[in-house]
Amino acid sequence: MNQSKEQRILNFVLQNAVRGDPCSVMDTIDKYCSQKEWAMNVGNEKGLILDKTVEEANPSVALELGTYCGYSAVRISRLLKAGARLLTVEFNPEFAAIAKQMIEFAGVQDKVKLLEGPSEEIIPQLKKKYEVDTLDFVFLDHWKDRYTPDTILLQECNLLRKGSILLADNIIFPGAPDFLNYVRKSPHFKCTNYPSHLEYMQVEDAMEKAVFLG
Ligand SMILES: Cc1cc(-c2n[nH]c(CCNC(=O)c3cc(-c4ccc(F)cc4)cc(O)c3O)n2)ccn1
Ligand SMILES: [Mg+2]
Repeated sequence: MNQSKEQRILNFVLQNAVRGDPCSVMDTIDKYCSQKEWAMNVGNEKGLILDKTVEEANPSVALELGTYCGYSAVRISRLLKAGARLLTVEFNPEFAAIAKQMIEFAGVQDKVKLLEGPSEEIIPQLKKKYEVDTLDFVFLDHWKDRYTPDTILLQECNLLRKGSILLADNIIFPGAPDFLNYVRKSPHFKCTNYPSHLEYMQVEDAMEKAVFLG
């Protein structure tokens, strides 16, 4: 059975990156995906915007929707303070299996909890099943048509507090126009746009930060 692209990315990391070194894992994934096979990791250019936003939030509890191979889970968790944790949600079991190995190789497994399933099922479980009070930071990087319903669901489940920071990837490409409309029109969010480019490409993209005002 021939390998998946995600398996090839993981193998390249296992053979070329330094175990326990998150930056080495990120750099190795970026090298492979810019030189050999494109993949939907947030990448280094948008990754720097992600870094700055995580540092601004300095979260105790962070949520990521859309784990994929674990690139941004490694990227986010390397910046977390002692005792802080990242919950990351992946829908596709193959991707989740790859991400689990990627997270462990990077040595951040103690900070990351990988949850398998659709966001609309997992979000309502966060308080009771995963002992979350409120979320300090949310990275939206999953199905683009789920950004808006899941932002509404997070509010309905009382998972946001005054100052919770949401950061959404792919605002331009593939695009999340309804999400942009929703947060920019809502009196409950203060929005900031960060122009950038689609990972590993010269295609325009952007990230949107939306701070929950309560
Ligand atoms: C419903 C639910 C879903 C999930 C979930 N888990 N994993 C994902 C991945 C979603 N990500 C993307 O689709 C994505 C696509 C592109 C892209 C694609 C093709 C192009 F030509 C150009 C760009 C670029 C990106 O940066 C992306 O992030 N969703 C997890 C939980 N619940
Ligand atoms: Mg993305």
